[in-house]
Amino acid sequence: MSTLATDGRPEPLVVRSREIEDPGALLALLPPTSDALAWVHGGDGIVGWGRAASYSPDGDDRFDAADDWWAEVVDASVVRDEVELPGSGLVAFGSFTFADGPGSVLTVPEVVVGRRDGRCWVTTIGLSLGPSPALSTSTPTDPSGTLFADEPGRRDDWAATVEAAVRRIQSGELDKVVLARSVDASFEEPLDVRSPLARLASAYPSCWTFHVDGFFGSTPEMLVRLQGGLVTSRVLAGTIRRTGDDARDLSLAASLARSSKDLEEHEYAVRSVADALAPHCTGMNVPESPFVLHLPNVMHLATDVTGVLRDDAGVLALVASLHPSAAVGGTPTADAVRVIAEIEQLDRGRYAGPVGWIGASGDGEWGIGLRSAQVAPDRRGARLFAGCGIVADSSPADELAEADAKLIPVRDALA
Ligand SMILES: C=C(O[C@@H]1C=C(C(=O)O)C=C[C@H]1O)C(=O)O
Repeated sequence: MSTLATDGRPEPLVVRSREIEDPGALLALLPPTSDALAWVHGGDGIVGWGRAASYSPDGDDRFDAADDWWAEVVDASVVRDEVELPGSGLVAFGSFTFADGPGSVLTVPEVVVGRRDGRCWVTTIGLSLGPSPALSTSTPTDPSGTLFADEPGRRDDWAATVEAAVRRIQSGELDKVVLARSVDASFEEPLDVRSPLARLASAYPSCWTFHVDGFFGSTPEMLVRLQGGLVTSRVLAGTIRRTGDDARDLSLAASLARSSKDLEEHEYAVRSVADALAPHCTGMNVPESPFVLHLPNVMHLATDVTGVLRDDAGVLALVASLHPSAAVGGTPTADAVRVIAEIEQLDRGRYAGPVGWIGASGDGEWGIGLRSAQVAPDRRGARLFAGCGIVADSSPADELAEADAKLIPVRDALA
């Protein structure tokens, strides 16, 4: 099938989805090529490869530009979808940068394989109706000789940056800012990203394991899902590290749910999401108190916000309204984004930006790109990211330890 990359007017695409026998683990179907795409959650989801079309918007209108491009692709396509499940038919995978610079991408693959609730399908996308692809599985090569560069000097610098942020918050300049740090990994051989993906999906089945253009991870946070008019967002903010002792973790979970620092931080994040969704929704449900989400490395305060779409917004329009939520930016948003740019000393790239997929109807799922890393173009290195919400009584040492805990999933997957 021919590969066509367009950064202008989309070419007409011919799309066909048909049901298939269960092909086994979706991630195992990915070829060892850098165009592998993944979005999986507890065994369900979609994987893809090849590039039928792609688009790389930048600037602060990157979401709107992507939405317009997608509308043109959909308009120009002929779709025969015999499956009609979320993720079947024409889809694009995408990853957006946190800030306005370059690096955002939407890719329409040539082949998509999906599973949902026991039903499986394959979608082919191209300039003409091609033959159905032969699906085969292969075992990825594990990373070798991984080294992590996490120098004490850089850790101290980050703790000093947290301290500076606390002072600015205490002076009344803003309420909350999320500060991130990075750790670089290097490998003896070019990384086969399918290996960390498989490890992440198996260790964190309740998270969304993703890969788009070298950006991969397993995020617990759903920025927004739009499905058949129902809007859902899972907001996380307020974190405690797990100790490995279940009884102790349970009592820590109880203290997390009572901690005024964490509840305050959480409230900011829930408010920012509810306010951003309100203009698009009726019948919104914003629970008054959070639940505790247990992950193998950390526990989070979590709130699921839901609503019914009342306008014709597609999921990318909702993403545009939501990003950056206070879970990854801060409060007030504009002040937090300015303070991040001033003091963080880090190019976040796609970290903490929206990552996910959109379908022809405008439905889709976009997580926040957390617990993640960006692989270098030569695949001999990767940059891991983690951040923490800083409020007036944050302690730099605790935040450093929290960021370390948030680095564990990708660190383990690459070791
Ligand atoms: C910023 C990250 O996580 C975010 C910050 C959290 C917090 O400060 O408690 C919790 C979950 C996420 O919303 C990250 O994982 O890098």
